Amino acid sequence: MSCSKNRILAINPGATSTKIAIYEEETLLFKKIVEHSVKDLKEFSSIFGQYEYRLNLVLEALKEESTELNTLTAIVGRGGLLKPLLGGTYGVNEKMVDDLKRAEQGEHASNLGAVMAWNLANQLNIPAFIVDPVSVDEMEPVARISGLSDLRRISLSHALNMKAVARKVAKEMDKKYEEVNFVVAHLGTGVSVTPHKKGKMIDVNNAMAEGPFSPDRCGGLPADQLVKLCFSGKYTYEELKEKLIRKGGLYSYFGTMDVREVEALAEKGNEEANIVLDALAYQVAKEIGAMAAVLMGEVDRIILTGGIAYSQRIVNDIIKRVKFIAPIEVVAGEKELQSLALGALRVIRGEEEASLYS
Ligand SMILES: Nc1ncnc2c1ncn2[C@@H]1O[C@H](COP(=O)(O)OP(=O)(O)O)[C@@H](O)[C@H]1O
Ligand SMILES: CCCC(=O)OP(=O)(O)O
Repeated sequence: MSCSKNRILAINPGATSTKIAIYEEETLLFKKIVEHSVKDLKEFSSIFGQYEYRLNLVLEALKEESTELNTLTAIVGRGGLLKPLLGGTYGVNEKMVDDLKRAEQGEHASNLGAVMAWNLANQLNIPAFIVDPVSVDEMEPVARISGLSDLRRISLSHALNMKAVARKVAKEMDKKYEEVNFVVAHLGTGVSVTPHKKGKMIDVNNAMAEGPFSPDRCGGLPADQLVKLCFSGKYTYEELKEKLIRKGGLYSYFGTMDVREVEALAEKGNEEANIVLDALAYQVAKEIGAMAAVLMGEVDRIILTGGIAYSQRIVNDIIKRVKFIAPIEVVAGEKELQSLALGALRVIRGEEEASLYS
């Protein structure tokens, strides 16, 4: 069956959920968020091990909605840990799928987005895209220097949502994204804090390795103690990596990645929960201050976004520390599915050319 209007399936695999939506042009027809508990994902030793499990959930959700796949014009997935790329829409190709399967740049749930889109789109003979992948890299040369000649800083972030909310806030100011300077903090399962200078993310704490801790990640750690831990014989390489990335942050203190559960503990008088939540807000505020310095204090807005931006406690704690810098906008949650669909639509309509991943 053919459909005269463009219909886009957007797939966003995140650390704790798989989100899908169908858009007919700009209109949302259907959206479903499948949450994955730590227990659900425990049996999989790698992100790619989760492929069939997550794909079946996507297909079941589409079936429940009686979606006829042959009415789709294109499929767009969240781009994963690819090579460093400029922002924009990319056509998925075999090279991209191979790089993601080999987890060349590391493991993250978003690595599944392009592969799901590619496999489904091939069956339907329609194009597959990704938009603003987590490896968008617009850092200035000075931001790449780590302080150790063996290592260089890299850009891994929630680029898709941060650019989408930055565009939204700029529009509300009657400006273009390319005309303003923002510090955007995405507070999700991972945390990214980024200075956006006239439409480019010129620095970022690598959300897999630096900056504030997050619900499941440790962020920057005292390097000397970490080196000792690595050589203590206590953990294998794989165990330690998991400890830093999937079992770090709030999880390492409380065995949960859910901020609401930690808030409930704090409300019951748990002292550790109180101080760790305070520390989360404190570290985010500190990173916002650092990124304001990157912009030499010329900050038009600070934007707080992501799931944790629903937390009044954390948002208020951050605001009290950074309100001296610039006015603050809170855009809680994320606009990733919509941004994916719009990115695909721009290419299908010929408003933008899809970039080639090579
Ligand atoms: N109403 C809320 N109050 C506090 N924290 C919340 C709320 N809703 C979601 N969160 C937290 O947001 C985090 C997930 O954010 P989200 O942006 O959905 O993550 P992801 O990066 O996985 O897409 C979780 O730690 C969750 O507990
Ligand atoms: C790799 C950056 C993106 C990220 O951390 O996403 P989640 O918060 O969904 O894990």
